[in-house]
Amino acid sequence: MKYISTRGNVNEIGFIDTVLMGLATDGGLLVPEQIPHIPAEKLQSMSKLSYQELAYEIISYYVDGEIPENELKELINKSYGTFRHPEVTPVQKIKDNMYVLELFHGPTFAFKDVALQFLGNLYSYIAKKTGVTINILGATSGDTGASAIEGVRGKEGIRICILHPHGKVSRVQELQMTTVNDPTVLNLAIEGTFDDGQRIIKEIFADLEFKEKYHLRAINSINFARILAQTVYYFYAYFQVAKEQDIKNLNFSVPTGNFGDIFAGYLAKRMGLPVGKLIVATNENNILERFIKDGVYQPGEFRGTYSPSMDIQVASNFERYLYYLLDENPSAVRELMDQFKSEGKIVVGEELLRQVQVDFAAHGVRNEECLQTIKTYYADTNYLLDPHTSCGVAAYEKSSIPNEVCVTLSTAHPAKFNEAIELCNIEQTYPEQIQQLFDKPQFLEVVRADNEEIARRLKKLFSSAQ
Ligand SMILES: Cc1ncc(COP(=O)(O)O)c(C=O)c1O
Ligand SMILES: N[C@@H](CCOP(=O)(O)O)C(=O)O
Repeated sequence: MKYISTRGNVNEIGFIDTVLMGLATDGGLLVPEQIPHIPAEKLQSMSKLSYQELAYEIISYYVDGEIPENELKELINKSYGTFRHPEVTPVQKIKDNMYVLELFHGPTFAFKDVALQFLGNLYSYIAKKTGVTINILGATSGDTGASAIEGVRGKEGIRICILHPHGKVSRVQELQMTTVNDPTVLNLAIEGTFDDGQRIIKEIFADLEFKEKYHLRAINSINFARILAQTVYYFYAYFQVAKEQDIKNLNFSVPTGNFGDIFAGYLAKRMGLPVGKLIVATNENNILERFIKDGVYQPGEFRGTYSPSMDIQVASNFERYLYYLLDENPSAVRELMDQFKSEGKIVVGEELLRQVQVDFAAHGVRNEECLQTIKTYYADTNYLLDPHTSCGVAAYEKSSIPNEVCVTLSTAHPAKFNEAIELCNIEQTYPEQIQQLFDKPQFLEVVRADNEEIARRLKKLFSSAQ
């Protein structure tokens, strides 16, 4: 299996080089040259596997022998051994035709752990095997940061710097990231939004001399390994629901911000999983909803919402989807991305828009609708949704398929977002792992959203001895 850039200017590379490169050196995103197709009989045989066994099967298509079988299995088992649920990502039936896929049983109570426990172990494995230095630079709207730190902390030869938008993450998210007292971990709270952080890290990665000199690696979903590990749970959910009821195609509603999680579902579909509609559930930052409805991709005004992790305007993985929408034509992608840079928007014609609407449905959930959905589900089913999952459920309810079977991805535990839960007049008890954070000192530096300022701090962190 070889990997190429969506913009076409990177020579084919293998899996491990793809993980290490993160953002493609031509500014694009790395994708497999050819998506493997899993035949129906093989899918049938996969349906009885445990989560770990299934992860091994799916991930091996992409690793393609670069990691020996026993070592890859060990990596996977170690990554999911930290989850609190034996099924790793269990599926719960909430009501007729409606399931949630609980992705929050990992160490930091968000879906990011599914991929970042794996990526943390993978980086550690690569560092040991090849001796390369792993200096991680990432941006977060709240969940990726904590999960990435948890995935790599204490691992020899790895240092990490995370940018988060100061004052725009939940209290628990901030504590999870900033109570880690470790000289290899640097939390920078930037005066700006997540989009500022994501833009800065992409610009720093684009300085190839700096990237190489300081061995910068990515943990955001620009790294293909993130998408790959997230693909597994779509398969797992399909097989669990198929055990309960007869389904042909299964729909998924996905709380969406950076378009990584839903792109993993799109990839699963292209691999042969019988996926029906993929519902893009956004909050009031609804650039993706507008694109799917009108074919215009143009950032709007930033809104602070009850689902802060999805307060994102420019969705990183949108470029990966564009690549497939444009028939895997890198020059067409380059042209549109250049247009986005110069004009601030991308517009697709009617024919492409029809294809987009075959692949996706979309709904942008208003703040009040998000809270109301939490209240209604709690009252009717006694199930407490976190505000991101609530957007997913609300989008499913609004979609044209309320009578078809749908799985909503439950991307976080409600304890991470008590600000919203309190507004619903619901009292919750924090899990012990979260409760104990409130007594710890915090370690963070507030900085301007400025490339040079951040590069200066990176140099200091990444030049220090471990
Ligand atoms: C809790 C939660 N839900 C949903 C999302 C959106 O996922 P994605 O950015 O992959 O679209 C995020 C952040 O990415 C998140 O942290
Ligand atoms: N919601 C994310 C934003 C970053 O997304 P990623 O999937 O690209 O890491 C977060 O919680 O940080």
